[in-house]
Amino acid sequence: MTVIVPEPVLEGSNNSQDVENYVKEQENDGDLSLDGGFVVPDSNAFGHSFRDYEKEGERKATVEDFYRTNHINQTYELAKRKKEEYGKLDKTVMSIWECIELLNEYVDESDPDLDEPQIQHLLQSAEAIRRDYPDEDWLHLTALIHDLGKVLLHPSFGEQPQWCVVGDTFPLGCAFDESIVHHQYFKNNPDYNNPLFRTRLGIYKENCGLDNVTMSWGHDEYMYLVMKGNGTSLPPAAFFIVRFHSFYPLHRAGAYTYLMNDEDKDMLKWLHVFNKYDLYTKSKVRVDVEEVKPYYMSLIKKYFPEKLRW
Ligand SMILES: O[C@H]1[C@H](O)[C@@H](O)[C@H](O)[C@@H](O)[C@H]1O
Ligand SMILES: [Fe+2]
Ligand SMILES: [Fe+2]
Repeated sequence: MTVIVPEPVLEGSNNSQDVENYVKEQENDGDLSLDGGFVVPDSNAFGHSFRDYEKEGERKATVEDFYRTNHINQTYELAKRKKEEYGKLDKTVMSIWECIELLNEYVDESDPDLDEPQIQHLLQSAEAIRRDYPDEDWLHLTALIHDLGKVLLHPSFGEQPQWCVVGDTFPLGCAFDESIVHHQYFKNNPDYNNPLFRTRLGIYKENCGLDNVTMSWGHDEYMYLVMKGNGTSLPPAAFFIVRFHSFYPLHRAGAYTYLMNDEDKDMLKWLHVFNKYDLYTKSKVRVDVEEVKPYYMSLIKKYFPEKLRW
């Protein structure tokens, strides 16, 4: 089967040398075992290309308004504070499946490609990855849980606003790359004019490793903290996927590669695999929850404790 993988978008990155190296590495990385045979559809449920943030349509205004608020409010200080607060995992105790069911009531305002409840997105991506990688059960479960951090929208988490939970993520403490969606709205972010944060590296060192980078706060980092704090037996690649799946400026546009260390570079291939299923399985075709539930319950049992602290 032919796999059509989208070309990385290269315009607007801060350092063209890094981007060139990045592309070379991708081209040399011809590991066929990572090719699951997934065929990328031409258009989304609204008949547009995926991730077209400029296209006029029913979701454009909502999504743009989301990014305006997100870009103004996501500061280095805020991200540090939220990580500290939510890292305590003292808000509630529940199972993975209970959390999945809570997501039934939320639609993601940052998403131009989907207006279905989030539980459908989780099952759509998990079922597709299960078809193409039948033996990698950890990957099926990773897809199922990757967006569970969106539970921050729920009243038991203080009903966090969408700008503080969803959307693409980006590093804080260094310059905002132009490849970030609706980059223009950063002008009103207090960090934008902070001399410490304005440069390519900002407060970071070359190749310091993504683990040392403060990302904008949202569902990725939160779910990573939940996994870490509750002792799952999922492999390191699952942690990396969950933590950085919204970091499109890196995995799609090739920006900020100079913050990665060797371990990150190695892990990046899993993000590329996962991203196809995360993005291109968004559709109006619903998965029957009750039908697939027993399979996923068995995976949850294998990799997670029965109750988790959130
Ligand atoms: O709109 C989407 C959505 O919020 C996803 O869950 C997130 O991972 C993406 O990066 C974002 O663009
Ligand atoms: Fe996500
Ligand atoms: Fe997702």
